[in-house]
Amino acid sequence: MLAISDLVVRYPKADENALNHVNLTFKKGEFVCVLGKSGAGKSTFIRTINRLQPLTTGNVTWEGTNLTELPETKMRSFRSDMVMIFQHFNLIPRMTVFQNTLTGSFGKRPTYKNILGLFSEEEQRRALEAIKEVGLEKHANKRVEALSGGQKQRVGIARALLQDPKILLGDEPVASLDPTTSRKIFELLKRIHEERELLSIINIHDVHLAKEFATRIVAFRDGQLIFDGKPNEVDDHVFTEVYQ
Ligand SMILES: Nc1ncnc2c1ncn2[C@@H]1O[C@H](COP(=O)(O)OP(=O)(O)OP(=O)(O)O)[C@@H](O)[C@H]1O
Repeated sequence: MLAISDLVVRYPKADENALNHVNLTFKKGEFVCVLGKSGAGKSTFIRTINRLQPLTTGNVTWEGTNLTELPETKMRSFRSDMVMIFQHFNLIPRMTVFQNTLTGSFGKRPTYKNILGLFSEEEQRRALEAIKEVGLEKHANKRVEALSGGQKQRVGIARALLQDPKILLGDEPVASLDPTTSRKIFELLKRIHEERELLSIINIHDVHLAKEFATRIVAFRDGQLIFDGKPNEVDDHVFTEVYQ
């Protein structure tokens, strides 16, 4: 279980809180889409969960361990339970699909092996398996810079799979993609989510996609949690509340 309690984030020099006393609890198996207009706090929320963004006050507890109290050294093993996929993919453009995917195992290996690029046969086998799982087997040896946006996001997902996560975080992973490709990426995410019994929490601007794929929707406005419910409860009234 992931529990977020009384979470406040205020950026340095900001006059207002980016997130204001947010309380939420998520369970394994939930596919959560996070809605809100630009600046509502979605990205801050996702990034605070894995401590890419420090919180100001409040607690994030994962399977009984309060992550806010953990020193950075101990955070490493907990952080490997969580993976993040990004709007701009965060890949290394001149490296191949295979090489980018292998970097997903970095968090679990000694630094010298990462620097020297030493990967065991088992790690290489797992990378190829992940590449297959996202449907990129024909492109494994292509440089990432030669791929389409949708293919790049598939590499981002393959890299995430290598980490063997329990929580999948998405910071607008389809915001740079066309509607058809966005849908395909969501189908892939949902399939992986179900097969691996993950907790997935994904920011998205497309309300239709969110309603179609999510099992639960939460929405922010001006840093406040203003909706937490089932996709079919997102009616015109809620839509107006979120986006007005
Ligand atoms: N690094 C930062 N420094 C200062 N203020 C920030 C920073 N990042 C975000 N903010 C502010 O915090 C608030 C929430 O921003 P956030 O990026 O979380 O919103 P969002 O809902 O993800 O928006 P978008 O959909 O445009 O990505 C906004 O008022 C924003 O201006």
